[in-house]
Amino acid sequence: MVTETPPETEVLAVRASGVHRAFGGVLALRDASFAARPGEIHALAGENGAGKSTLIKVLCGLISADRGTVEIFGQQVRRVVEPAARRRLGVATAFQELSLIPDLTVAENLLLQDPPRGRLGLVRRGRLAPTADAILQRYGVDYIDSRTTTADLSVAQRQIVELVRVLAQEPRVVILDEPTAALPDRQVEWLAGHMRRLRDAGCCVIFTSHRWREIEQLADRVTVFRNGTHVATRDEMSESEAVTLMSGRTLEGTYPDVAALPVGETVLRVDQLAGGRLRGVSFDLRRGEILGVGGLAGQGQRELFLTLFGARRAASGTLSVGGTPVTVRRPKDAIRAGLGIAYVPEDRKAEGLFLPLSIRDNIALATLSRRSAGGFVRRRGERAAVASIAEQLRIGGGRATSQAVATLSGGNQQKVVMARWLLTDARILLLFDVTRGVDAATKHDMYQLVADLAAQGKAILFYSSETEEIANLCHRVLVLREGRVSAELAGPVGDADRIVAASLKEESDA
Ligand SMILES: Nc1ncnc2c1ncn2[C@@H]1O[C@H](COP(=O)(O)OP(=O)(O)OP(=O)(O)O)[C@@H](O)[C@H]1O
Repeated sequence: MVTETPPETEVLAVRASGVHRAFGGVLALRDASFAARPGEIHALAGENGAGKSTLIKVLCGLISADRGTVEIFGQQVRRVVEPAARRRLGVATAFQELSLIPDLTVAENLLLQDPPRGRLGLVRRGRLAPTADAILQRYGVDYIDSRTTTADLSVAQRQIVELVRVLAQEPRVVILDEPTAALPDRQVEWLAGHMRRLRDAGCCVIFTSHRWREIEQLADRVTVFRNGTHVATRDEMSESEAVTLMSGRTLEGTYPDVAALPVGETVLRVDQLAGGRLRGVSFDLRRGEILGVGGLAGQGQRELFLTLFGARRAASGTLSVGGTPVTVRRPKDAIRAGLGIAYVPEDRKAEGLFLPLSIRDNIALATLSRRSAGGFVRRRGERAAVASIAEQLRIGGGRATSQAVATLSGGNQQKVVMARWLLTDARILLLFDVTRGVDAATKHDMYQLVADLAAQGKAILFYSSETEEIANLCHRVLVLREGRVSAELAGPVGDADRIVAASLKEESDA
């Protein structure tokens, strides 16, 4: 059923119409409309740069619209609204860039806007931690100590605190921008439970995600945006329909035919690698092979990639590349040995990118030393290579690569991280969660790109927080459990549940 324009009489939690919003020369929203009801979970879907985050910021009054109207339960949001006024409106928002202040404690961040006060209205500092503890307990996250300095939490824990801060306001409208991007599966379930509870209590819950599975499982209705404008709102939508609506393209077969790609001789041999969570990992990676690393979250996958790349020290174990033993103590050693890593940091906004620099300079960073001739960077060759990879990954929808990375949407910034390492001439590519936060059509392009790189003879080690990708894009899958390889599955595995089942099996049965 298509419900493009809600009847004027319907009580709506959120109604936006004719909204325009430009940033410099970029029109982020053009004549955009959106409506959501009380008592529903409403997903906002769209490609990277479609305008979702901008719409969210306009809806909650963080930025103003250049034109158009926004109403929350019939009340107009006219311009930028102070946090306290936003609370009075009944809107609470968790943004993609976390809004917590790193130097404050968890308790201070949770209660910043509404600290416990005594009879004279003075803040009772002594009550901060106990009040925050009670809130954390109410949301089932008593494993986080409210006295901890926020900077000392992991990115996932910070995201959980941010979400608790939003949920605890008990708003009428909750808006969550990519809330699951930094969360492990277990916490995704935790969040889903709270979203449903709020919905059942009559709250309007709006969220964005690039994972269709989540949208399918959680959302009562979906709105698709494309190029800053509303395309459709429906209560039933298939994934392929959604992709077509989002991208304007029809994608054929999600995954390339990996089984048809030939695999050659061993290029990388890893023997008894240990250190941190790793407790003796051994495997061979072959030329032209895409080797998946699966397993439950936190079994040492991240450490494995970082150790291979020299960003973490191994306590013991050996590596050889092309039959020659190599010592990798720093990333420089790894690059020299022919290993390149496309690693998407947990907090992509804080690590890995130089926001004020151009797209081109950020992509060219990893190749800079290689391209320098007599101290000069060979700009012309670099420009052509960068332009080609930027086009292949459709970075910024064809925007000039001279623009600052800061002006790109979150997903497009992530593509810059990936492009950087694809440009190096590494024989071995370590791809760690490269599709996180990336839209469906671009994911599709990335799968093809990974298959093309394998066909060119690169050896690829592949990890993704979406197990389905490991199941479908890999020749073989290593299952990591407690820092060891506990099973090996021949691929393409096809069904992600088989990897999950192998991850849960006792080592003796595997
Ligand atoms: N502060 C800014 N300066 C310049 N351009 C901006 C700014 N914020 C957003 N834009 C541009 O506005 C457009 C919409 O961006 P927005 O962040 O709303 O997209 P999105 O749909 O949330 O994308 P993603 O899924 O990647 O997070 C993009 O082209 C983006 O580059």
